[in-house]
Amino acid sequence: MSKETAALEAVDLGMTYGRRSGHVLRGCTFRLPTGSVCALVGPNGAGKSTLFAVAAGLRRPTEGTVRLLGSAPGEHRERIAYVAQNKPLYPQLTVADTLRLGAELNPDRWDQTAAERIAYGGGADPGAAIRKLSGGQRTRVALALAFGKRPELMLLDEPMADLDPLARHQLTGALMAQAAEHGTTIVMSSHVVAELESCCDHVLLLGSGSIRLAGTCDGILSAHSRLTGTGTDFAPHTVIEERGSGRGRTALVRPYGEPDTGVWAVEQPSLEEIFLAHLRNPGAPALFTGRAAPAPSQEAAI
Ligand SMILES: Nc1ncnc2c1ncn2[C@@H]1O[C@H](COP(=O)(O)OP(=O)(O)OP(=O)(O)O)[C@@H](O)[C@H]1O
Repeated sequence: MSKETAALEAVDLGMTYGRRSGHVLRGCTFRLPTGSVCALVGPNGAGKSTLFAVAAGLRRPTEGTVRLLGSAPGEHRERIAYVAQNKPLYPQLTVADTLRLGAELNPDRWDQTAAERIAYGGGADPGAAIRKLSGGQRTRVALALAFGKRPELMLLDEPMADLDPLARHQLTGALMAQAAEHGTTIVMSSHVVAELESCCDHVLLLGSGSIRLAGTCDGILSAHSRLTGTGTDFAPHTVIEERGSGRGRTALVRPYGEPDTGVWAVEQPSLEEIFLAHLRNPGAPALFTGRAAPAPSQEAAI
């Protein structure tokens, strides 16, 4: 695979669930470099699970294209692991049988040690039936199947949602190790932005089915500032969100050049502040940083 091949790339991707429903995804265009650990963030109903399902080849897009590791969805299932939000497993199988099935389905790639470390790390009994496991234990088994495949790309839809804080910490470490040791690209959705900030180097923010922010966390952070002061006008900076009036005006902006520190106190907003400001202000322009930009001509690219 060439260095330029994106792990995940969408061009004008659109999706509706039937002719009468509106667009769940619309005009989504982005690229995610291989080796990235990417947070897919957005409010309930933004289209995160739909984007995963389309990328995994379970749903056909209504418009546009998506490519994974340079191929169409479903073309190289052995190289991709997808863990859906509801973590589907066979309820009648035991944990050990489930891992055996994983090994049989992935004969050339299966890593039993990696799978067992995840599945049994929470103390689950290998002989326990899946239907008798707790939500968190089921999640561990679903993630164990993903790790056991030793995939090149992991698509994880809210992988931590059912896990206790200790398990979240352990699994975050396992994901980081997977990315660092094997160069695996990981895309995971979550609503806990602080948790994602500590482990992700890329982000995709979806709002109402459209890409609002895409790129490296560092690039997105450095593209935004919080200005507070008594100036009359935030121009020439691009204002994402403005609050207050008179003596206490503050705005989250994309600075155009260095802000005038004689007029404005300049602070670095957190990623969470940046996300919330964009979601509260759907008219704010999208931003693609670095190689997230799908084409050099993309107007919003920096
Ligand atoms: N099978 C379906 N049929 C019809 N509409 C659907 C279907 N699945 C999802 N939708 C709709 O698509 C939109 C996006 O849903 P999706 O599950 O992709 O969002 P999400 O960002 O993953 O949300 P959450 O954070 O709540 O999991 C929602 O309005 C939802 O009602």
